[in-house]
Amino acid sequence: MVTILETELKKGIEQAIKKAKKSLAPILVSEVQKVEHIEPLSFFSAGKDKFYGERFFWKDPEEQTYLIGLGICKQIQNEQLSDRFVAVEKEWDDLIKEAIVFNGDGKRGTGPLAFGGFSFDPLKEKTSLWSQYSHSLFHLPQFLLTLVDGEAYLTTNVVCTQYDDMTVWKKVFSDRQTILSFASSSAALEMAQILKKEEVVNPDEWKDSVQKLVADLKAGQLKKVVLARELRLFFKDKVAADFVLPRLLKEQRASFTFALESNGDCFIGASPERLVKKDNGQLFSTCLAGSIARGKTKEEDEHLGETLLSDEKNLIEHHYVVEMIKAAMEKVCQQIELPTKPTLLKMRDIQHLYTPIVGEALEDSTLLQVVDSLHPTPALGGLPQREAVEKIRKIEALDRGFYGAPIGWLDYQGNGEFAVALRSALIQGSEASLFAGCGIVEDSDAESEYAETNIKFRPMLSALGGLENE
Ligand SMILES: C=C(O[C@@H]1C=C(C(=O)O)C=C[C@H]1O)C(=O)O
Ligand SMILES: [Mg+2]
Repeated sequence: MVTILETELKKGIEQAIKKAKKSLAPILVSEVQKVEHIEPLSFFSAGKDKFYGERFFWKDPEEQTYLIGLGICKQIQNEQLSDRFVAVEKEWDDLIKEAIVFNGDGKRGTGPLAFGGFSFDPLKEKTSLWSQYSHSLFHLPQFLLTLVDGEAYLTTNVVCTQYDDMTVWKKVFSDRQTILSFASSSAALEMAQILKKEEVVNPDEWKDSVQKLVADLKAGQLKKVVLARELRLFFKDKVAADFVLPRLLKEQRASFTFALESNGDCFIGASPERLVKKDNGQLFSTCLAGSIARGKTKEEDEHLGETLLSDEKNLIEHHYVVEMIKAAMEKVCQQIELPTKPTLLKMRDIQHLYTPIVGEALEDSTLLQVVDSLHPTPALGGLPQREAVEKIRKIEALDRGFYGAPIGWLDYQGNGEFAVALRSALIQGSEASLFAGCGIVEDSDAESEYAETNIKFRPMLSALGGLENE
């Protein structure tokens, strides 16, 4: 059992209430404590009853950073059609500016931290599918477990207003004790859901739209457009992220694993694609596009890899992404580094062409500004960017919601990381929608692109128990 002996939180809450009475604005208090190791999944599931619908989970591919949030201390959300990245950053900065923070070690990913994401395209009409998610949605958790550099930290956040008194402290203290005792007793849960039915949503229409798009690409200015589709699953009972996360973590180790609950729904996935990471002055981004299946034997796998590395159509698909990310990174960096040729990134179900980009950030470029300048890259949008997004808005039947968009975190020191929310699903009670798309270029063939999306469904399908009989 993890016990916390000394706590400055009480003092912080007293100060914050005083400050709030003076300024008439809410004041955040954040206390970080180094704790003994806590299993990330145990912590997540410790909030299953008390904080259901108010949890998030994040793990990076290097398995260096785990972030698990329980409870919503403060929500930053908006339905803005433009300037939404700036708006979130401003609201976050305003909260942080006045915050009272106790954080001895000051490790990245500890202390005040907002986790969340954005919709792919706020100008696309929202359907009931995504009614539980605002176009921009971030949570500052009440309790945050951070595993970083092999150490565990627990952050407790409280927002105090002028109307609060010290009962706030009593409540937070007792909630924290409860969570810590649950976290040390709850074991990771095994999958329990039974899949009843899979519905491929409008497959023929999707193939038709690919064919028509190819004709447009041949005739016009557009070079690449990413088209996505949906697979709807029906289960016997309600599905909880608690059952899905253990499978994702085991099966998709080289991915970002994420889950974001909102109003009863849960957006969850295991993405291989980094949009951007900011670590002090350094920026990291990834160009990922061009795909082929994994082989059944080592020889077949290597052969497929070699085929991908020299395939004209996939190299073009990839090149468009490099071209755009390189240009965007050059604008926010003093200098950038990138290899001249892509290599292979091999995931459990698929292999991709991969080009990492690293840069020295310009002093005044913030994480969300960089997200703004990158999203959507041609890995999910297309080229030219604006025209491609307009095309998707017009011809794609799917409401992408958070699929294909930035998901991740930012802390109070300007660090953070965003993945592109791929290989993902939206869980809604006993149903789930899975999403997958493909980069369509002049040389695309509708049947092969369709097959490629089927491979991209596999990570989530497997984690949800849909590949059990293969
Ligand atoms: C659109 C997806 O993936 C993207 C498209 C790829 C492609 O078309 O080759 C490869 C990686 C991703 O950038 C998806 O997984 O849904
Ligand atoms: Mg492709």
